Amino acid sequence: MNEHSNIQEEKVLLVGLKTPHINEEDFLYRMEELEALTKTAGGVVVMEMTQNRQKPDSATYIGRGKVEELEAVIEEKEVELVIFNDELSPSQLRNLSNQLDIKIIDRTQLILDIFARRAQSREGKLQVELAQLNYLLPRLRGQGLALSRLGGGIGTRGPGETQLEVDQRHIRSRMADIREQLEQVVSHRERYRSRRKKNQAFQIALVGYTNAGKSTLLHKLSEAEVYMEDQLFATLDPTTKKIKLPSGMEVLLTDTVGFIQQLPTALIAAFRSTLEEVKEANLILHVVDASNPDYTNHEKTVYKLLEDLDAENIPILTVYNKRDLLTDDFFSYSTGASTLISAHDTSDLDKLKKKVESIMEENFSPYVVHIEAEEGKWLHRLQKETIQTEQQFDEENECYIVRGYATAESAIYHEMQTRENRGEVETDER
Ligand SMILES: Nc1nc2c(ncn2[C@@H]2O[C@H](COP(=O)(O)OP(=O)(O)OP(=O)(O)O)[C@@H](O)[C@H]2O)c(=O)[nH]1
Ligand SMILES: [Mg+2]
Repeated sequence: MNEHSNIQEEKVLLVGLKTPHINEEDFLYRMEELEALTKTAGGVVVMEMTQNRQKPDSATYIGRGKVEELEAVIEEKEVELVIFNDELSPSQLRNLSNQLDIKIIDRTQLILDIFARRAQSREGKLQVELAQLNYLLPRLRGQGLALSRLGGGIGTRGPGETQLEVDQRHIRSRMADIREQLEQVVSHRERYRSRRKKNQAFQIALVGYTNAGKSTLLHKLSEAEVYMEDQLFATLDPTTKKIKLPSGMEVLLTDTVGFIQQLPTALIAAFRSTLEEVKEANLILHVVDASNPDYTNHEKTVYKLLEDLDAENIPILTVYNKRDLLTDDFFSYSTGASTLISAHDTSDLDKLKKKVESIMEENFSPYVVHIEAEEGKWLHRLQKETIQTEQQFDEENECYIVRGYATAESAIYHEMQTRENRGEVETDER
């Protein structure tokens, strides 16, 4: 699926405002990120303009003089779209649009637009539309941003296309409608989730900054079809696949939407529900693009969001990815378990699976089970539902002796305990 082929290659000018409360390094980083986001949306950045100011101008965000300078540059460079590296107030957006007579969007709208293109599930689509309408509602008034201007190109996709003449009342009723549908989708997902929980499958969640390589890893580890591209936000909806670890144990691996700094608040709320999956995980794989110069910032952003989700107590393995792109030696500052891999390297993927299993083992309890030769089904289940480390056939007693590790939370562990009472199993809490 390629939704980008039909995007116009608009010439974009990026505008950033540097105020004293943000340091130089962070500011440059945000501008770089805005550039990456713009490319993701299909735009071509022809120029960047920045202004130093005590605080944003309440009417035009940048100073009046700068607006005039902008006007000249737009003409000279034949700019088709201006993107501001911040969220503009409705009146700032209106004033700037009137004065510059060109399409203007802000960082929030750019991200919303990318999300709209990427959303694939019904829930993802509904959530993005809700966030878009929420953004649009206070910006409808006046000539500045008539819905009819949302014709094509960046910042214009989604609900605007089909609702050219909608008024606020129409939008509000659509929002109520979406909320109702979302409730249904969410309750459906919760039923599905509780069913999965009942099955007691071990769940691993891939989390990380956008473009870190989560979907690639899910794909490579499960050899299944997942949508991915070298662009930001390739995934908006969690996708779960079953994967087999070296011991033969089967676990569920879930992909999640990539994190980003300064995610618009409206979107944090909207996407929280998809990230809620992370809370259900028994293990988190935090994927980091080790080749990105800003990877430590990315790590921090992810940790902060995990904290917000109350997920910081789940065991984490930090997976430094894209080893193949590193030119220097790599040093990680991570204090917990970590591994350096390339998702494109098969032996690295094996290494990762082993590492995952070793971390699981640390949190599991060892067991020894004696199984009658005719109990093939039970044997098979131990293979798939635990980390089996040894299997011998005891000729004398005509039974199998199986050793391994199982999590105390699993159904199979409970069953073992029942059998332990009958003298067939020895489990041993560490
Ligand atoms: N060179 C190299 N590229 C990689 C590696 N892993 C992933 N990539 C590339 O990085 C890009 C982003 O990968 P994705 O798997 O889509 O990243 P993601 O973390 O799912 O991104 P979001 O869904 O936006 O959060 C793709 O072009 C991948 O081919 C790697 O180990 N080495
Ligand atoms: Mg992805």
